[in-house]
Amino acid sequence: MSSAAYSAALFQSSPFHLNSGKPQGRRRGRPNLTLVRSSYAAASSDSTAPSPPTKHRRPPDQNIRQEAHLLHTSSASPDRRFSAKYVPFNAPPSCTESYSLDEIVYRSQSGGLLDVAHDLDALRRFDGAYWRSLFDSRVGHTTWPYGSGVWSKKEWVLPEIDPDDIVSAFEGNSNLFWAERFGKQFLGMSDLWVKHCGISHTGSFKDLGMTVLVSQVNRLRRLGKPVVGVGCASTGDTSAALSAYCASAGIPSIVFLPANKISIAQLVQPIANGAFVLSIDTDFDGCMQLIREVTAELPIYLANSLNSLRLEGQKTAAIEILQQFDWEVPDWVIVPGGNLGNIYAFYKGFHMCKELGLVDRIPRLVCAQAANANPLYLHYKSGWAQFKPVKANMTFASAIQIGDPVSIDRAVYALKGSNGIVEEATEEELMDAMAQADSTGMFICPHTGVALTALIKLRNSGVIGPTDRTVVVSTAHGLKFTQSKIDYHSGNIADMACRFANPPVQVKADFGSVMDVLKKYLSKSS
Ligand SMILES: Cc1ncc(COP(=O)(O)O)c(C=O)c1O
Ligand SMILES: N[C@@H](CCOP(=O)(O)O)C(=O)O
Repeated sequence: MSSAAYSAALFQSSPFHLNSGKPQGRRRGRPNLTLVRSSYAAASSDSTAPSPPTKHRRPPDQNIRQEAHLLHTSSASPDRRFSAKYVPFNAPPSCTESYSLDEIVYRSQSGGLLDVAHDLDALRRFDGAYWRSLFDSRVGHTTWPYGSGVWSKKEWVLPEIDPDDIVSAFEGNSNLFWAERFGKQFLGMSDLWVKHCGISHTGSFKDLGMTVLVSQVNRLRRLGKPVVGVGCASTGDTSAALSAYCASAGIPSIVFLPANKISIAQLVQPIANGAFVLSIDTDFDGCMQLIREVTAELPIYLANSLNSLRLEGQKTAAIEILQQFDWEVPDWVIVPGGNLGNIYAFYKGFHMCKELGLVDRIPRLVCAQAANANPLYLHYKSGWAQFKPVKANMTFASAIQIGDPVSIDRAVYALKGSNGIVEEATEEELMDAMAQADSTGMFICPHTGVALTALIKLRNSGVIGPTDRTVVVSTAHGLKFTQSKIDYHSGNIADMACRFANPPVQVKADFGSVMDVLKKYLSKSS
């Protein structure tokens, strides 16, 4: 095939050539994967569509970025029709303050939070069925950058970025696990799901936001902006994601970690990825304060979720949940909360889908906090009276040991806008919930244990009904938090019954001893 013919075939295989498609049927139960249409399947319903270019081999002088370049430099590329900018968060319609995404700005003139505002009028020129079909068509392909669950929604994330600038590990598209046994056995629920955002490149949902932030930094550096590195304060997951994406792009990363307050698995991640790691004798809130001061002085770009770019990536997890249910809206989504960017990201993703006609409602959101670090919970219980930060105490859910969350205003907005609820979990509750979930085949982190505790409480009080479709967001991989599981299963935690502990049995290395313990075990379980 000549290079021109090859380019033409590539361009014709672009999802932008699809029909807008019809809404999928509304069903309950397991999502029907056969209904997740590939671009080729969708294109085949169009009699003018070219035959699928599945047989070609990439010419040796091209890679998937270069292919994307061919697609996107075409004048027909629709990305040019869409745009986004920073605006003050929750500003009145009369407010005219705004900033280009190519500016380095984290706060509004009044010191408030920023938000990324998309040109919704431009996006609205395409109906909900078009967007559903377009997003569905990109699942399961390696077309750069759409193989990523984040960048498969590029027009809604960073519409103007050149695909060449994107730094992606094809994050997202995470498993939506039907928690059949956990739901039935412990809660009498049939339609319970766990969105495994932690089964990801660096083992947490932070990858979704970091691919966007580091891609934009890559662009800023190419534009000659003064960014010598990217920095964050972290309880372990933001630093892991930042260092991995920066290492992939060859950008220096600097991470501030509270000394002795994160797991070993998390500590080793930025070390391995070549970040400049500062272990600081304070807590996360102290590190956050320091990184804000440092990034105001030095040309280090701030990567925490105070930076609203991050939330553009994280919001795609909400869109993905709808997509995985064939655009049927669940009744509840439960998210563990710490610095509180993610609960707003979920709200924003759901809300955009409603605004742009992909769905007709949004789920009720629940934010779950550890009782040892519960400023949002206390604020909610006070009827949203004056917000007071707290001193966050040690918790097994160490990634949410945060007392002064930067996104408190965003979280309150999301919860009010979704008729939401805030719940809390004691250490014993969250560890029991984690162990129970693990005993049904999951291997979750303690933060997911916090979210499951919220579910258990709301189910027991009847707020969540037995047939309500409910999604619990699992935010990190359990393998990052093995020490907490070892402590629990050894029954080694002060003042905790560890009711579901399953310690290994020490047995002598002879047939008789092994038979004795096996017979005892089998007689108990029969
Ligand atoms: C594993 C895990 N779960 C939940 C959270 C809470 O997310 P957010 O800070 O956006 O509330 C974090 C980070 O804070 C985290 O690392
Ligand atoms: N859990 C987070 C805390 C920082 O949150 P961020 O979303 O503001 O970066 C972490 O892993 O560091």
